Amino acid sequence: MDQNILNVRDLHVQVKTKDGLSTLVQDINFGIEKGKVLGLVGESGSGKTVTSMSILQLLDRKNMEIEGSITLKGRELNGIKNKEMRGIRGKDIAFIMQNPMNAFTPVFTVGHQFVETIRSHTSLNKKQAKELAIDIMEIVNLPHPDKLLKNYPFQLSGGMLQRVMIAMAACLHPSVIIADEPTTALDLHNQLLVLRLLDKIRSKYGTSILLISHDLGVIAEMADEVIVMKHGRIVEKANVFDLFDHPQHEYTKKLLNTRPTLQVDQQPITHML
Ligand SMILES: Nc1ncnc2c1ncn2[C@@H]1O[C@H](COP(=O)(O)OP(=O)(O)OP(=O)(O)O)[C@@H](O)[C@H]1O
Repeated sequence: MDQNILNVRDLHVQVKTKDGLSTLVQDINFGIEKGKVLGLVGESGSGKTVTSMSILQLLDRKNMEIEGSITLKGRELNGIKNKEMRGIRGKDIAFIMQNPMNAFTPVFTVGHQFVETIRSHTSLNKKQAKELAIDIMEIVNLPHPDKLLKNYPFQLSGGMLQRVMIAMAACLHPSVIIADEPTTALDLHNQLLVLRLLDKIRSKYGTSILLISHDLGVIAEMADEVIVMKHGRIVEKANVFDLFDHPQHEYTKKLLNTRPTLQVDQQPITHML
């Protein structure tokens, strides 16, 4: 357990309703080791987002009760003050969402937002922050970073914007990236680019990744370990090979019967980067 960068223990989230508390997720236990990818799968409404929002401490505490322990490098996050969590989010735990457009404000250039994100977590000045932004974009093979940064979000394709967002997430070398359906809104070509990018960040910086996806093709390609959720509980937890070769739970077997949408071995990815 000590090798884990992130640990979730006995997470139980309930929402307040007029009839009392209603459970959204319970008995959630898992950990992620440094540089590993943990896949989180399950049908819609199974509790994947509630779990990731709990880790990020983004659930509405007024209407939710969040019990259990969430530790990042040994530090308890559950119940931490908002101000402290703001210092951790984006820097030590980064979040990549499904629709990159939502992560950017339309009225500022991508570069402005990239630089401000860096500056909010570091003491770098504008010029240094821009240099760091360009460095990371070059490392992750984004073309013409200088030009890219001058664009407004709407001027970039969804795939390009997602890759910029991942570069932003990676530039402060977070210990953990939570990627919630990062490829769902993208075409196949961009899905592959985004997955390769995440993998590059994982291997280069030793970032641990919690990868939420309903797409088992994505999970098969990326994950080391997989958690399967159903109705707010973990029904199966296994090494990715075991899960695909010997699924134990009936629900997992059912999930596996839905065909993976991603056939990466047919695509020479190196040609795309
Ligand atoms: N703020 C909330 N208030 C009440 N119920 C909620 C709230 N957020 C989520 N839920 C409920 O919690 C359950 C788990 O939702 P969650 O969004 O975590 O599922 P998911 O597995 O991420 O689904 P999807 O794949 O569709 O995103 C669902 O029944 C959902 O309706």
